[in-house]
Amino acid sequence: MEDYILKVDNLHVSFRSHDDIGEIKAVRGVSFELKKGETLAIVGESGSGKSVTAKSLMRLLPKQNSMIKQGSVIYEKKDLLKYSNKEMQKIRGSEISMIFQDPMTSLNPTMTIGKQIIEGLRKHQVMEKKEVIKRATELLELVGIPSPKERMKNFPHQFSGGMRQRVVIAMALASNPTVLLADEPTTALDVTIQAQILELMKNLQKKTGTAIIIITHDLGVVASMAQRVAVMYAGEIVETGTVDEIFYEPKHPYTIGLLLSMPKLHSSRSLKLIPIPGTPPDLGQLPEGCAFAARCPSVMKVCHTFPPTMTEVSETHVVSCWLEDKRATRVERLSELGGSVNEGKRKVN
Ligand SMILES: Nc1ncnc2c1ncn2[C@@H]1O[C@H](COP(=O)(O)OP(=O)(O)OP(=O)(O)O)[C@@H](O)[C@H]1O
Repeated sequence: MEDYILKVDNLHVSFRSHDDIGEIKAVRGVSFELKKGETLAIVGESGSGKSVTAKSLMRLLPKQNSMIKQGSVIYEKKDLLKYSNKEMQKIRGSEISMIFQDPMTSLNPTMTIGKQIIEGLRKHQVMEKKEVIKRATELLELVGIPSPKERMKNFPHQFSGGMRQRVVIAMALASNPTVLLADEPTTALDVTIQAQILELMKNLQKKTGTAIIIITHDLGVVASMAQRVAVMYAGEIVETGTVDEIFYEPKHPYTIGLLLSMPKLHSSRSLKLIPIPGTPPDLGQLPEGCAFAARCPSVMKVCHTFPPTMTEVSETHVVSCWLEDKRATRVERLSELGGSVNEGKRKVN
C-alpha cells in the first residue's frame, strides 16, 4: 500500500518573460512524496522555486503568464493537475489548505474574523448557524486567541501580526485538511511569536494528523518542525534527506553552502557565516550542465556540460551532483565543509 498522501512527479512550471519572447523555467522536474502525518521542509535561496512549487499543487499560479508544462500531482490516486477549476475549489481549503507569509493575503480586511471563519466552515460543510458559531469560537480558542467569543466581532486590523497568523491557521485547519502547505508562515513575525506559532502548528498536527509542507529559508524552523528536507536550487530539488542527513551529512555543495550561510544553526559565536559566492542563474537562460556549477567550490569539467542525475546515498537520502555519481572518477572529497577540491584531480571518465 502507498504510504504517501501526495506524490509530485517531474513537475515543470514556466512563466512567460516580461518581453513575452522568453520562457522563465521556474520549476524544472521537481519530484517528491509527502507521507501521511509528516512534515517536509522545502528550503533554498530566494527565487529557487519553492513558492511556485507550492502554488502549482494548489493550482494558484497566475493564469495570465504561467504554464504547468509537465508532471503530475497525485492526491487520493488522482492527478490534481487534471482537475477542473470547480473540482479544485472543493479540495482547496478543505482537504488541502495553504498558509502564506502575510496573513492579510488570506484575510478580508472588511469582514469580521468571526464572519470569515464561519464562511470558511460553511463553504465545505452544511452546519446549523448555532453549531457553526460554536465551532468558529472553538477554533479561535484552539489557536490561543484570548476571549474568542468577543474577538469574533473584530476586524483583522484589530489583531497583531502574530494573532492574525493564528487566525489564518485556525481557518486553514477548520476543515481538518489532510495536507497543509505553509509558505514562510512565521517569517514576518518576531522570534518569540514565531516559536509559539510553530509550536501551535506542531500540536495541531499531532491532534489532526495533517501532513505539512513547510517552505522556509530558516534552518531553525526546519530543525524544529520537519522530519525530511528537500533542498531547491534554480527550480530543481538538488538534495532530499532526513533532517539529520541534510544537517550532518550534506552531500550537495549547495546544501553545504546553505548550511554555512545560515545563522540559526550556529550556536557558537566563533563560527563565521560564509555566504555562497555569486548569484543563481537566470532562469530564462540556464546553463547546459549543472545550474550550480558557476558557484560550486567543487566544480568538475563534466558539471559544465551535462546536468547531474539523482544518486541514492541511502534509502532516504538522494542527491543530484556529479561528485556522488559513480560515473565520474573519484575526486578528492571536501576535507571539511566549505573546503575546495584539488583542481588537478577533477577529471571525468
Ligand atoms: N508571477 C510571476 N511571474 C513571472 N515569474 C515569476 C512569477 N512568480 C515567480 N516567478 C519566477 O519564478 C522564480 C521562483 O519564484 P518563487 O516565488 O517560487 O521563489 P521562492 O523560492 O519561493 O523565493 P522566496 O523565498 O523569495 O519566496 C522567480 O525567481 C521568478 O523568476
